Amino acid sequence: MAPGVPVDAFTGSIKVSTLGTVRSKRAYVTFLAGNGDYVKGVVGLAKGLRKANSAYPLVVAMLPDVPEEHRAILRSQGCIVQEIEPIYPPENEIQFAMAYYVINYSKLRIWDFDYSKMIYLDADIQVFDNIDHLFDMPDGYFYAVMDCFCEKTWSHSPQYSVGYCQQCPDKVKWPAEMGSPPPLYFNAGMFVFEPNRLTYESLLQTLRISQPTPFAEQDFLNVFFQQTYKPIPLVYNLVLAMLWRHPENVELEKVKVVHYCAAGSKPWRYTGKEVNMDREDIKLLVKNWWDIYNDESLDFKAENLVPEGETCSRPPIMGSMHEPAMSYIPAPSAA
Ligand SMILES: O=c1ccn([C@@H]2O[C@H](COP(=O)(O)OP(=O)(O)O[C@H]3O[C@H](CO)[C@H](O)[C@H](O)[C@H]3O)[C@@H](O)[C@H]2O)c(=O)[nH]1
Ligand SMILES: O[C@H]1[C@H](O)[C@@H](O)[C@H](O)[C@@H](O)[C@H]1O
Repeated sequence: MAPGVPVDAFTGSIKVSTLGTVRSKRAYVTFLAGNGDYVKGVVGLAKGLRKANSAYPLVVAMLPDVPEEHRAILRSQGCIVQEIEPIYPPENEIQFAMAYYVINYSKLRIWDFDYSKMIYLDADIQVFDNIDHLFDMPDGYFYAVMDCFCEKTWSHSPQYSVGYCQQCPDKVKWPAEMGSPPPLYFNAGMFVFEPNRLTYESLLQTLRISQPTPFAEQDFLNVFFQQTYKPIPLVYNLVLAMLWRHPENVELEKVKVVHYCAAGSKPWRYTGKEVNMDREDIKLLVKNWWDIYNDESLDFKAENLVPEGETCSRPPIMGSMHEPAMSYIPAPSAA
């Protein structure tokens, strides 16, 4: 077994030194704001990662407005809670696609986290299969899944007005008179990145002189990482609209990560009444999310903490771990 591996997310086993420190250079990270029900999304995600036998912990970057009660729930689910200060863009008259997107610029703080590589996942994402292998992709790139421009939320964009989508660039061609086609654009609900102080400072500095746009930090990150962006297959972030906009591109049984981002699809708010929400595939994906959320066998078990020096079973991928860098005191279980 490789040294320095912190968590077996399936059993909840953690390697703890006698000083109570856990070290890791790789982790999943999500973002949480406010006192609403997105906390359920994070709990679901933590359990989904455990079910998929992920070998890395889930860090929750959270704003100060998340109530203590929600923090306690997340700690009891084995999450590493890391508070961040909000980041706001320069003020302008822009209408965000959703008014609350303004808080999402705070996600930029995760570039300052003390890990060498992280996989970011929105709280409205569920992981149905192990994706730890994404940590092993070559360094130096920003990896994410290409978005789709066909929903009304994109009505502000030239792509939408032309009827062009990068998911099927030959169906409606980009008009020559509009110059070259726009650069590939990713959905920022899931991405693989390398935290780094210099990148972090550059992100903040660039933001200060940027104009906010409808998709907030998603648009911003697309511009910032344009040169280093590498698309990965859509199985790593199924934006639900793909099911009805580009069904020819989707093999649902192969999908590993589902992003419940279509209007009305958040499982904890699902009613089935909104457009497309009565589809059988959507009903099944919502049910699959609830099955994981309600599965008590996936709850974090603090008794599985194992002292340093003792072994716990780990997937072979952990053999590639480097020397640990991060220390934290594991939170007591609320159970
Ligand atoms: O009250 C809230 C609202 C949002 N979030 C966090 O912010 C994330 C993004 O919000 P949504 O999931 O509601 O947003 P969408 O999926 O519609 O948004 C897409 O566009 C956004 C633009 O800001 C982000 O880039 C986001 O990652 C991308 O998936 C959530 O998953 C959650 O992690 C909260 O914690 N509390
Ligand atoms: O990037 C966006 C975003 O995630 C929206 O919330 C979703 O409704 C759109 O389909 C997607 O293109």
